[in-house]
Amino acid sequence: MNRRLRVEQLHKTFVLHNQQGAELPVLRNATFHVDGGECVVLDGQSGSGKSTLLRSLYGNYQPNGGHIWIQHQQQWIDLASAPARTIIAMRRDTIGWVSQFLRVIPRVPTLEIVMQPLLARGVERQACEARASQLLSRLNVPQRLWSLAPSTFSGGEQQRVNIARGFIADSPLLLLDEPTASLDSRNSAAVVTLIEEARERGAAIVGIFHDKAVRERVADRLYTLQPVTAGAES
Ligand SMILES: Nc1ncnc2c1ncn2[C@@H]1O[C@H](COP(=O)(O)OP(=O)(O)OP(=O)(O)O)[C@@H](O)[C@H]1O
Repeated sequence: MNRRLRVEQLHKTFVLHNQQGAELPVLRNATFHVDGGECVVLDGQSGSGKSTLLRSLYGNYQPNGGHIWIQHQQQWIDLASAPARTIIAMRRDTIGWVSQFLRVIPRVPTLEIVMQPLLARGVERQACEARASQLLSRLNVPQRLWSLAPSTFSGGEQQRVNIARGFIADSPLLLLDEPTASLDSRNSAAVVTLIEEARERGAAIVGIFHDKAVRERVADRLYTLQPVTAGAES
């Protein structure tokens, strides 16, 4: 067994400071694990907390309780209580992330955006460029766009740049937030192939996929979230 992620009894309540401090409980006792070579898909109705859970696994949200144990450099680290510098190191070396939308940095060319995670790991520039070019080609991003900043790209083009960036570093743990949401069937199929390859090389994958066909193709298991009701709060 090659366990990579253990989520234990995770709690998250949002506090809406601009609305009289109203409290919105979203995660209660979320508990699951993911092994290397496995893709676990987060499931549950709209508003059940799938994105909140995925973002918590990347350290974007601070949970109110519970643990997010991640194998990082042969050690188990609890991301839920890790200091910021450890989270940065985990993101650099262990956790790959594909969000729904590309955070466009003005004036930075596409090729540079895609190869940045690999450069950050100290890989030689030429090798980074080669890998970024290969991924952009596989995702059908035309070469004429590679030297341009993606701020003017279409939604689907931006998403494919985002995916290339997320897959470039062969991260041991991959978090995918609807990576195929704005893609046509051809590009969706290219992403599914990337996911299958990542799984074959032993990556542990957690994802949200609203597209049923994609979900059925990539999911080894589902983790189903139940919406937290007032009566279920503890
Ligand atoms: N930053 C935030 N601040 C306050 N409330 C939030 C925040 N993010 C999410 N929520 C609330 O948490 C609940 C769960 O939202 P979340 O986006 O995690 O659900 P989801 O299962 O991913 O939904 P969908 O399938 O519709 O994308 C929602 O009621 C939402 O309003």
